[in-house]
Amino acid sequence: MAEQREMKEKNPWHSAVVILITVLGITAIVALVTTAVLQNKPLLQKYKYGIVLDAGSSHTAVYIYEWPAEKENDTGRVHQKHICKVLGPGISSYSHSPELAGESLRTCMKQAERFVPIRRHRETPLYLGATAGMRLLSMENQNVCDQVLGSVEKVLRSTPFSYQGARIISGQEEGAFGWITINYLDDRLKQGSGTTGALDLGGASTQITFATNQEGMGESAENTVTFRLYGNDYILYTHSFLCYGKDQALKKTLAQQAQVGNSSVLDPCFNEGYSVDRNYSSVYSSPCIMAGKPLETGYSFTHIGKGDASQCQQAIRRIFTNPGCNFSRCSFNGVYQPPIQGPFGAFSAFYFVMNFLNLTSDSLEGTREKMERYCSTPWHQIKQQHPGVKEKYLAEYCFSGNYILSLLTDGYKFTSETWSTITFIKKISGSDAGWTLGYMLNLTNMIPAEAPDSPPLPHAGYVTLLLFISLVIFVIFLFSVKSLWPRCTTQTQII
Ligand SMILES: O=c1[nH]cnc2c1ncn2[C@@H]1O[C@H](COP(=O)(O)OP(=O)(O)O)[C@@H](O)[C@H]1O
Ligand SMILES: [Ca+2]
Repeated sequence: MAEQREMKEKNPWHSAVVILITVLGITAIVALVTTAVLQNKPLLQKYKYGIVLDAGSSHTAVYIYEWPAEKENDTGRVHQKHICKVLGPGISSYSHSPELAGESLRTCMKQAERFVPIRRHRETPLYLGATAGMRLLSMENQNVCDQVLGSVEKVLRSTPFSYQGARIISGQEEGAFGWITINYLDDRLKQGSGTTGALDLGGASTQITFATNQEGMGESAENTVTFRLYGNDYILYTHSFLCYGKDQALKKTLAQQAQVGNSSVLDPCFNEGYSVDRNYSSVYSSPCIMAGKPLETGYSFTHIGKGDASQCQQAIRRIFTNPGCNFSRCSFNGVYQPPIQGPFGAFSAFYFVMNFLNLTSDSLEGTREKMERYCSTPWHQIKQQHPGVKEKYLAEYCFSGNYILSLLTDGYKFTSETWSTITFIKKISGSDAGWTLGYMLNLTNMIPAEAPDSPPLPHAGYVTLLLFISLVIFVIFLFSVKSLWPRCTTQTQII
């Protein structure tokens, strides 16, 4: 031993060579890992954009979406960069001056020009989809409806973006694309596991959509939509109830309580102390209200609140008709609906109303109790408690909350047990829940039918593995040098 140590001390090469090998080894490992990291690092992130206008019955919103240019086909990659709410009512309200419908969009479109980088303007697709308000206008007056669409088209064509069309989307599309949006944002589509059903409440229509494995889906072709996404097949049940959005449902409920000629209507769906003069024509001015429509509606009446939630629900129940069910099972109005399969995400007005009423996490019984309490609160007190809230919304929350309760339980047949499968949501990962994102993903072919190939390891995993293997090789190398060295030096000594 002592002899060997002496030999090492005598040999000036020994420590210098080991140090050199160690330095070279570490340098080689650092160089290898750095090269691996740099080589695999995504190039400077480039983004692409898409714009969708949601022309709803009550208002229009402009959504700007953004995604990394190289990752178009990955789930969860597209996100909402900006939303601009158009001032004024929905485009269907411009039937008396259609040219103003297009003009109303200009401010938001100018804003969009600032949010999308100039060099991307020309390649950014721009879509407008109109929903139930325009469906109703087309039923009332096709000519005016075309003029409104022509007016928005003219303004959208004048923007620097790549205009792809303005059209009325069908109720099935509205439901199915809402479903795609929430499942895409949840990153559920690629996993192929369970999905979330979509409940959308608008002003003029409401949609229910969920994946079902029911054999009986063949019962109603108009309620069936199939998709193949990322290699998984989905059979969706979807239905859009025109005239059952919360604004039209309110008109229906009021019309059903009003008797033309009467000077007042005592309404259990409005808080006590609420009193507003209305014209009968404002109640009947909708193709949704057919029955009982009088020839002469030029009378006015005083709309008086009575604040009684259970009476309000009775009144609401009467707007759901039960003409008999020609299928194995129905929701309401004779519409086919297979057994509901949760979980569900409820958005748009479902969220606005339930969030305001602080009812996003209560049981069905708790919700009923809170509704009783809210409706029986006097109107002046409600106004005092919520000074910043738009008075129209505030006055309608008693009706809206009860309508949601009734629609979900009497209509869609949610029970105390299944109520808890509903989550009231506004956004998922920063993007609004709604049909617009699904619509754009579909039209830009951003959700492939088959799952794209991906490298077996993620980038971080690849670099870690590389580092680990290099270290192992280096340590083995050091050990072998260490164990060989004495023999070499001894041989040198012998020679
Ligand atoms: O803050 C809010 N509180 C209550 N309701 C709201 C709020 N913001 C929007 N809403 C309501 O949400 C609904 C949105 O409907 P939309 O305009 O999308 O109609 P559509 O989908 O039937 O065409 C309208 O009834 C509107 O009044
Ligand atoms: Ca809507």
